[in-house]
Amino acid sequence: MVLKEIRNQKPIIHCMTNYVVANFQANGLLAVGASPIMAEHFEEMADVSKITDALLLNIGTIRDSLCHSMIFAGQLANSLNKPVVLDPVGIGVSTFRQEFIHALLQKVQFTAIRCNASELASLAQIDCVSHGIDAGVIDFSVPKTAMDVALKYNTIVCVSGETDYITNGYLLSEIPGGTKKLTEITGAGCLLGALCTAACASSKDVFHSLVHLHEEYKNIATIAANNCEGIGDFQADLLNQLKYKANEVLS
Ligand SMILES: Nc1ncnc2c1ncn2[C@@H]1O[C@H](COP(=O)(O)OP(=O)(O)O)[C@@H](O)[C@H]1O
Ligand SMILES: Cc1ncsc1CCOP(=O)(O)O
Repeated sequence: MVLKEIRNQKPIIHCMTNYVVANFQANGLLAVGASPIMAEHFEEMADVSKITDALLLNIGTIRDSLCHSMIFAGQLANSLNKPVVLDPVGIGVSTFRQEFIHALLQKVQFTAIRCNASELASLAQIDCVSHGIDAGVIDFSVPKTAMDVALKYNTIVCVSGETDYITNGYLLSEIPGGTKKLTEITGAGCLLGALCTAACASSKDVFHSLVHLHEEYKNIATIAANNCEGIGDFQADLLNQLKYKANEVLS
């Protein structure tokens, strides 16, 4: 059970992330027993990498100073054999993001890449219309493309949507279900990326942990959606349900 593993391990998660979702990610990580630390300055990367168990690189509000720190932090984590997760938020919206992500993929080995289907298309250099940073119309095979990208970068690719796909290029899991309410709040995908990072830090069988995490997340979100009318309540109850679930597996 992935949440139990996270609870037991209590990993310290270094999040280099966007300012829209940082608070939500920190609360979501705390809810499952992980310890978040948000740190960005280049000069502190060496110290932070020593005390953390895994690193999340989320480019949602990327800027110059963060680019340099992310590459350095990723390389430090690689040299210390600590998992690194990439969330290429909105990669398709600008040439700058595309070039940065492709440079990052040359310089850092990722344990997992978490993205939506439009971001997957951009990673695979397939033409696809996104809707801002959200997934747009998808007219390519998501599972096949995810498998190709996983093989190309020797990583696990987790693609979220109405159906989630998790693949290491050889194994493929499909996870249907969940609730559309997840698309009505900001940060649902980014929080999932932070939880993926905690799962990578907490398990030896990373592939299956990521599959279970995606199943749990859809289940928890469905419970929260059934409890609430409004999206403000839904966002709060998603955190409640994460904590209930993580505690339930302890008892
Ligand atoms: N149409 C949908 N129905 C049910 N769940 C969805 C739907 N679209 C996305 N999700 C879920 O919402 C969460 C965030 O995914 P998504 O919206 O694709 O991420 P992002 O915020 O990166 O675009 C995932 O758990 C995913 O399974
Ligand atoms: C709105 C926005 N703009 C840049 S990052 C961000 C948050 C995106 O979070 P998510 O993709 O998880 O909804």
